[in-house]
Amino acid sequence: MTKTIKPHYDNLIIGFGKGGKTLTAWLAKRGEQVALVEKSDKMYGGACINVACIPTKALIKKAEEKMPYQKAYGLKNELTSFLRELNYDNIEKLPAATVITGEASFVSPNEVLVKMLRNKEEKRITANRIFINTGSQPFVPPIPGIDSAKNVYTSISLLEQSELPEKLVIIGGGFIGLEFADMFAKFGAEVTVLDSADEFLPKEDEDVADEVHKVLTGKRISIVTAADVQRVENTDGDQVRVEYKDKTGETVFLQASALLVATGRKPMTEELNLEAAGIKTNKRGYIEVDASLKTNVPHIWAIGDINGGPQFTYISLDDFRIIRDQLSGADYTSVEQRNQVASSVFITPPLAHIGLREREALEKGYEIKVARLPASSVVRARIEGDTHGLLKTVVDKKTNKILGCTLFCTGANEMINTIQVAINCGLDYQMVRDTIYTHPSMTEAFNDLYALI
Ligand SMILES: Cc1cc2nc3c(=O)[nH]c(=O)nc-3n(C[C@H](O)[C@H](O)[C@H](O)COP(=O)(O)OP(=O)(O)OC[C@H]3O[C@@H](n4cnc5c(N)ncnc54)[C@H](O)[C@@H]3O)c2cc1C
Ligand SMILES: NC(=O)c1ccc[n+]([C@@H]2O[C@H](COP(=O)([O-])OP(=O)(O)OC[C@H]3O[C@@H](n4cnc5c(N)ncnc54)[C@H](O)[C@@H]3O)[C@@H](O)[C@H]2O)c1
Repeated sequence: MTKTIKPHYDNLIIGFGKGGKTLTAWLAKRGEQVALVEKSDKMYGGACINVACIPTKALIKKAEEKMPYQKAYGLKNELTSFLRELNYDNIEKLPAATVITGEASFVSPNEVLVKMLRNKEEKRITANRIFINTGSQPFVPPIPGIDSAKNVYTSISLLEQSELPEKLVIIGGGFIGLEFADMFAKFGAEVTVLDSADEFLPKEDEDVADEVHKVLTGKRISIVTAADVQRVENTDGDQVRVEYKDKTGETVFLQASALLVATGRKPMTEELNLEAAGIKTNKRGYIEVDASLKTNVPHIWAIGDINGGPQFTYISLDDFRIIRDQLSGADYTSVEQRNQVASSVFITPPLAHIGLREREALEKGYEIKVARLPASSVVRARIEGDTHGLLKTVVDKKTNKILGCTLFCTGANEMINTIQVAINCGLDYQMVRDTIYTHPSMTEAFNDLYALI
């Protein structure tokens, strides 16, 4: 049974994202009254669970197991439904917390109007503290025809398709573009990635980017850099035709059954009526916050993607920790205290990274030692049946501290967390080199990698 909605709460959280839901539970367990407003009944638990991290990684796993796409699609939906319900129940079962399903917009700095999803009724709610956790959404560049052509998708709408596209073109070769390219190629689609950047993976060192390029192009994925997409339209048979100019300025046409646009994200602020609360946004439209994640309005905070920080679920969770410590008088109260954070692109094998790359360390003037190890030299990689890739690390010559590490190998997304702990605890590289790891594991490759320093 849903709870009665009150006109006033101690805390109002707008958006069921990772940080917001964790904060809701924490506050409610302390006995504070909390309302959590979520506009969609398909989004309890936020983007990660419903349309982002979890469904994509579930599909990637099934693609690696060579499961047919339609079956994997069904299992993905079962998993997201299960998690959605669990997330709703985990909040709603707390006596001091209420989930309100409706769209929130500000009326004044302390008052929010909620348009209820079920009966379109409008409720006005005031609160002492307000936390905005409304996330981000796909950004679609203004390419002629892109809004009107059929079979053009974002990551969200492509995940709703039960049929595998035979031929897929992807605009954007970042996190989403590469994860979807690799996943759909594993399911059997023919994939082309068009990216506007001059280089493939421009942030990575050349040796790493080359290795990733070699592995991806080895699986029916074509990668085009410096692609200037001009137009998108349909053929008579509803195929998508993409026109782009290549590096040399020559016009090229591609035809596909589906087009995915994966060119970054934009903030989910349109419906919030931020002006009514006097909340400032930055040039990119994200809510401006200080190091304690407070907006310019003293009782309003912004958590997760919406505050313009790195767009990862674990950052949204860490935003929660920063606010939790402010409210409880504990120590971790500022993003400036945040340790180094790793990231992982979930292609096969995964590409994980933390800290400085070789080029970045040199640009910053460090004297460095660099070690590289082919993944094929790790016995666990042979057991896993995936010997592609390489492991690379950068160490400060003067201090013996690890400056950075890039792992492109099976298990990289787990292994990078060990290096994260080593860096954040200030361990010398010799400690990582000489630790006794379980055998046979991918992590024991660090014995060999750091022995090369
Ligand atoms: C395809 C894809 C894959 C990804 N994979 C990963 C990954 O593997 N690992 C990782 O760490 N990150 C990943 N990310 C990024 C990650 O999903 C986001 O950084 C994270 O979900 C952001 O969470 P959040 O807390 O900001 O809010 P969100 O989870 O985005 O939640 C915001 C919620 O607010 C609701 N809302 C919006 N406006 C209103 C309103 N006016 N009123 C009421 N409710 C509102 C929305 O419906 C939504 O449910 C991925 C993203 C995408 C798109
Ligand atoms: N594994 C993960 O943790 C994970 C997975 C998916 C998404 N995410 C998060 O979501 C965010 C958004 O992902 P994304 O892939 O949309 O953004 P992104 O910023 O990672 O990549 C966007 C890519 O699109 C290209 N691009 C932009 N405009 C273009 C155009 N007009 N034509 C061709 N190429 C163009 C850019 O050069 C870039 O390579 C990521 O930055 C990340 O924070 C994380």
